[in-house]
Amino acid sequence: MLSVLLPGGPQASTSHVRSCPVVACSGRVPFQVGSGLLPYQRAGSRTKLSTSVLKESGSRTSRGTAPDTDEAPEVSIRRFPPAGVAEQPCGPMRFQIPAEAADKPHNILEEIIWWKNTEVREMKERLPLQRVNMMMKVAPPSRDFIGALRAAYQRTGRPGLIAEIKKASPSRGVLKENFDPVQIARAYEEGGAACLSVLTDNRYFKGSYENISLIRKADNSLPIIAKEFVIEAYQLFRARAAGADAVLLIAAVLPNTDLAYLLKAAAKIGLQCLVEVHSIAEMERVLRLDLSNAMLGINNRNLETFKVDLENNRRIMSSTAGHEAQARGILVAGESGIFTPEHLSFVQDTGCQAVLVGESLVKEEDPAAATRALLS
Ligand SMILES: O=P(O)(O)OC[C@@H](O)[C@@H](O)c1c[nH]c2ccccc12
Repeated sequence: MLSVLLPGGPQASTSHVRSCPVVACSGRVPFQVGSGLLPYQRAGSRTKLSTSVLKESGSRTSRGTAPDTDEAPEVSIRRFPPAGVAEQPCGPMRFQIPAEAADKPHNILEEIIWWKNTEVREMKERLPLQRVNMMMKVAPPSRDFIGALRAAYQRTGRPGLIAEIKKASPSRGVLKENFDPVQIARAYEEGGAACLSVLTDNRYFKGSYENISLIRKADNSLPIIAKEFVIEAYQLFRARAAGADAVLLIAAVLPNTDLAYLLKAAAKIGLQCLVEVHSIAEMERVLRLDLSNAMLGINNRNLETFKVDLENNRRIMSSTAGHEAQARGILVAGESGIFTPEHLSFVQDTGCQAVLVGESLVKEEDPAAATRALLS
């Protein structure tokens, strides 16, 4: 039996320690581990963080800013499975803990993040930070991602377009069979995009950091955001080493303490950030951060159902938080489900000066023409 400490949070069991049978390990020797502090014990601190942020929420209200919702949730996805990560390295061995029904992820984002724990650990084994650091020293210099979007808006009167490069997505499966990231990037540039979004997640989007390196080697002039599910700073360094100019940080995944740290770490290595929200509550929460090196994104895709609702964009932008973002001059992008110039205009009319578009461009035979048509 392997005793594991449970992380806290609303989904966790009320008991603090639960025993799980070890069913498989890559080492040969059956093994016993007493209860102790395992890597995911850190997740237990989430509950405490949550409380402090809710307090901040109260003080904000007392300063006179009425919240649009009752309370701002800390994070809506659970960073780890309730019974701990499915695999634990332990010296030369690995333990697998069987998932119970209650340990199944609630939505796709949660599933992706649970897998990301394992993936990042393996990435670090393959490419230790020391080597990433050396790669960063010779990486092509970073460019002004946010500036390029603002400039496109000023120049054209249409939202600055972040055109996305992804071979597949969890909701649509494979979008493009003969996928050539460099060719697609060139087509987007020709079609008038201001920036590129390049998926780096391999399992769910069939992406890679190498795709960013390839595009930069091909001398594409558009600034690039690494579309990664960031859970720790290593991924920021990896993105910069590949030549990325910006990274995505998802508010549903990261509490403000982590966001603040990652925003600082990103700024130190010359990366800008796109902080993504799904709700008014998340928008309110991230507005408490120093966003001088960041822009915001509103993802209009519902994570449970995959349905896209552009009305969500309007609701968030017309909330108190949405108005605050605009008054502070923070650039906001509308994301997901934008297929037509009418959709683009709708999102623009809510107050967004940038958009992030993937599927409707990437799956076209002629992505340059599709880009031009969308911006027309
Ligand atoms: O393909 P669409 O519907 O145009 O959506 C693009 C983009 O918004 C979407 O891919 C996205 C938004 N946020 C993300 C976070 C991770 C991965 C992907 C995304």
